[in-house]
Amino acid sequence: EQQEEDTLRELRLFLRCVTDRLILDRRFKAFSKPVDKEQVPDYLTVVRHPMDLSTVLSKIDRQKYITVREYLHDVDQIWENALEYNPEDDPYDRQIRHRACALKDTVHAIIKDELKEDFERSCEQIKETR
Ligand SMILES: O=C(C1CCC1)N1C[C@@H]2C[C@H]3C[C@@H](O)[C@@H](O)[C@]2(C1)O3
Repeated sequence: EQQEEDTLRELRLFLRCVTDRLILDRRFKAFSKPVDKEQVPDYLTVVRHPMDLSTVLSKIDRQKYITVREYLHDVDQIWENALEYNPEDDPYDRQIRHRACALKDTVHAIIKDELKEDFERSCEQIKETR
């Protein structure tokens, strides 16, 4: 009913606010758009579930996330993919992995600091009833 739609609208506003801050952070530029499959032909053989911050924004607007947990599952996919595809002991891969770890720690710290437990519980409750 309307209260549920109000809750999900507030969830989308919160998730856009978090995602916009990640996209604005220069450290996370490499994560902001899908990896170009033409430039990196073996990417899809290594990374089974590609994800990036522009795709996350699109999913927010298409109302794909009912809970913060579902959102975090996609953002975690971004940095996990980067660690998996860029494992070499060379300066480029090491920089990507450092930034992937920063993305992980940043998004989890924002959620811990800014998400009220009761709000996530309300979202999880809505998810159960659907
Ligand atoms: O994994 C990534 C992105 C970094 C986080 C997502 N890429 C895979 C390619 C390997 C490496 C060098 C370039 O070939 C460039 O295309 C990529 C992009 O970086």
